[in-house]
Amino acid sequence: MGREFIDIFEDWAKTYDESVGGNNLEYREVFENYESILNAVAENSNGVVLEFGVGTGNLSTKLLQAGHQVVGIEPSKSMRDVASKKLPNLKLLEGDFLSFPELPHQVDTITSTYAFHHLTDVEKETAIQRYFDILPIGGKIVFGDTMFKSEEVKEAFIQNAKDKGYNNLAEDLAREYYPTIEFLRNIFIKFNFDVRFKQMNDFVWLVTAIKSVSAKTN
Ligand SMILES: C[S@@+](CC[C@H](N)C(=O)[O-])C[C@H]1O[C@@H](n2cnc3c(N)ncnc32)[C@H](O)[C@@H]1O
Repeated sequence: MGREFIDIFEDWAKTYDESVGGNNLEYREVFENYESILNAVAENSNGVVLEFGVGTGNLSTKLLQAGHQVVGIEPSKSMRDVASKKLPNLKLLEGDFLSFPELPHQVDTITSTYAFHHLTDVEKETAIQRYFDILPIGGKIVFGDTMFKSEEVKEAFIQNAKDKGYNNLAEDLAREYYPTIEFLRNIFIKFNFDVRFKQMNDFVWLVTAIKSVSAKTN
């Protein structure tokens, strides 16, 4: 679920790596420190990793280089094709944040970069509840994604993009479901995760959430 933006990625797959490299002016600040963001997610991951929204496989590459066993989930066929070509040994499955095949192993960490905002707020909460059920106590969720300090700050970023003539970025920020930090914090607290946020650039924050030892058993 949350697949309403897949067509964008079917088209973007072939040039996506050029965009993250900074050649797309509108998205340059969104992808600033891209490598550091992926590295931070990989460094904060433990054990067997489940990665959502693999895209062209750039985070998967870092996770595999760090020695993790990785199961990747990606709904876009074009993106899966690019990632599989880059990483022929990656276990890569068709699916999304909420609907994915049964996992072959216990998962220790659930990761994602630049993708969780494709879920509506209701879907985000459903996903975190599901991940609570999947993870062992001490298991982690490590996300890097765009989010904002408040709705007012988000509106200011949209206006700023419009003022610069960055219409694609402005439309993207208004169309997709970029959350506030407070909203995400409350979901993680509701499901007994200890959660930390670290700013990585003007748009992207690193979210590290650890399933608490005092977790609910549901
Ligand atoms: C901006 S790309 C990020 C790719 C990669 N994670 C990265 O950091 O470069 C977003 C990815 O999320 C995928 N995606 C979109 N909706 C999704 C959903 N509901 N569940 C999982 N992945 C989704 C897209 O197909 C795309 O590959």
